[in-house]
Amino acid sequence: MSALENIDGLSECISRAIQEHLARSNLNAAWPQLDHLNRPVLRIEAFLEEAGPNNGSRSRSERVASSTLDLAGMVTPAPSRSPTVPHDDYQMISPADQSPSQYSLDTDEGQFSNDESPHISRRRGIGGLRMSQNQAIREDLSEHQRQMQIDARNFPKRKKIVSDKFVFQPSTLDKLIIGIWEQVHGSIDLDPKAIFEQFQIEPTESTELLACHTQADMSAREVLNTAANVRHNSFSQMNVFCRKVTQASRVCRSIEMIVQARWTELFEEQVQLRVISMPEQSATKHRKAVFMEACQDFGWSEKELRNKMAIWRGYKEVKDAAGWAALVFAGMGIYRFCKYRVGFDKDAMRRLRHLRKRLEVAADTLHTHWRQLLTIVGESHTPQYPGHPHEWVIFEDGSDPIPLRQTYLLHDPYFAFEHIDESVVDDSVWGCEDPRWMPQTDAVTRSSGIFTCALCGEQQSDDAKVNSCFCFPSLFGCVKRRPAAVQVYRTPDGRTNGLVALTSYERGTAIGEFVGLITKGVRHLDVMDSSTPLASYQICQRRMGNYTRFVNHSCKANAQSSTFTWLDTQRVILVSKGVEAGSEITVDYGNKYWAGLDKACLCGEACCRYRRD
Ligand SMILES: C[S@@+](CC[C@H](N)C(=O)[O-])C[C@H]1O[C@@H](n2cnc3c(N)ncnc32)[C@H](O)[C@@H]1O
Repeated sequence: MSALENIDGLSECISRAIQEHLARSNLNAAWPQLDHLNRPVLRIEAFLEEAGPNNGSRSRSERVASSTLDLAGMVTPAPSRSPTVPHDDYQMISPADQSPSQYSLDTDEGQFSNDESPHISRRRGIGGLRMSQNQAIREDLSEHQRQMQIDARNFPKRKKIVSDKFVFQPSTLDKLIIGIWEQVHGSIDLDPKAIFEQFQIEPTESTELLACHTQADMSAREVLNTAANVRHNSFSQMNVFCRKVTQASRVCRSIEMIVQARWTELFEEQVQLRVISMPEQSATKHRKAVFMEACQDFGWSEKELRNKMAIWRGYKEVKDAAGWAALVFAGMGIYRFCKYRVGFDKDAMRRLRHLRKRLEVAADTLHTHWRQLLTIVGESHTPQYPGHPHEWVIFEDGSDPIPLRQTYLLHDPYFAFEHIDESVVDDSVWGCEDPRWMPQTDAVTRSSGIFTCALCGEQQSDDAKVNSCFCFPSLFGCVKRRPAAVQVYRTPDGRTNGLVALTSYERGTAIGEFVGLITKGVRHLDVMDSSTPLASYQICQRRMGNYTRFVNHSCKANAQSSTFTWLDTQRVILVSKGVEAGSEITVDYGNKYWAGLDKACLCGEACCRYRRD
């Protein structure tokens, strides 16, 4: 009869199963404490109790099974404590059946049987499990119940868990939640006073107030109009407020990183000072002392400061390579870069060093006040590169940028160039006409004064609330044109200057508008020819224009010029065919440009059509 059929045999079942399990385990490694016990026993007890979440008090029934296994013979090597015994000496005492029984566990069947199975000898060979010759220990059921024991051993030693198994990393959400808990329990003081004192939303007329004085003497239409105005006013006020706060927080973030990078420098300086003044102590000791002083001043634990310092050290390294501008304009990306340090190697630092001057040109010319932030760490606030962003020619190897004029003086001692955002019509040629005028073909829309886009059919307007044409939103519509992410660079192959993209431009997006002097009749000089059904004209960028003037030709160009009509005026725009960040922006000047020209194309492409070998 199977022992499971008889509840009285439960203790035996449990004990047997555990014995079998222990036989396959390396007990000495799992429980090193066994070495300190003269006669180790394993007490096994089973209770019946209520399951479920509400059973906080864990009300138990009486014990339903209990047994004790003598481990003395199971520990290997322990020949003196547990001599090898024949397999039929397996013994245990259960409270229910205290007479010795002879069982073996049939692992294949998962059942107990009392036959002399060959499994026994095999198990003995594998696990080294040795049952004690000692007589079974009688179990007292009342013993040890509800008696808590203090663990008198030492504190657990820190140990890295090395696992060769694949372990799932906590998800980003988990990290986020843990981060929030850490912040909530951290020492950051989020007192809103600082920001509230600086920025206040103007109180607007509340809708209730509005309701009061409208009920009496306003028509429904007037009420609606006023309510809409109030709502719109508060929305536009909120836009301004939100923008201001976002900007302020961005400035604070930049200051934070500048200060943390400088703090890291001062930390190292402080360690060096101590080393010089007390050379008898090791540098490690001095470092620890400075570190502990900082911990105390910050009110942070060693771990907290160490983690932060690792990131701040990254900020300092980025600053050392790419300059302060890199820190100030980095945004949140730099935190991840410095925390995880993926690709944070020599090559990255070399690339950053090459960017240093280029970043300063962009920062000085586009954000004239940015260096004032540096005064906080005692740096000068004098701009190095004043003027227009494209007044400076940069070098890809990180050399000092030079003024644009300087790059042309050899060929043209009278070189002058005016940077303009909108084309200027040459009135000596066109009078008060604009040859780019493209009247709409539809007489109805023409007479209604509505401008309809020939590409998308939507209404065009410079008013954000009216405009629905978003064909080239970075150039036309509601937005103020932002400075294009491009720089004028010195080409290494004799084409003088060129235009390099700082970010990528997706295929089909506009990089800029060709602006310059709208004229005609220019010959033997570089001009852009264009025409409408009514007139032919030229855009001449010789003395005035924008960055599109520096776009070189390539027989495998990554951009092209196209026409687009905005508010009945034709524009020539530079459209990306897929421009990668860091690549030179080129267009194909076309056969007409190169025909009869005593010049060789230097584009270097395998498919070059005008190389003139
Ligand atoms: C519109 S400009 C482009 C900017 C010019 N590289 C500069 O530094 O002022 C056109 C002039 O650039 C030069 N250029 C442009 N692409 C060229 C190419 N693929 N090969 C040789 N010269 C080129 C020619 O001198 C041409 O007259």
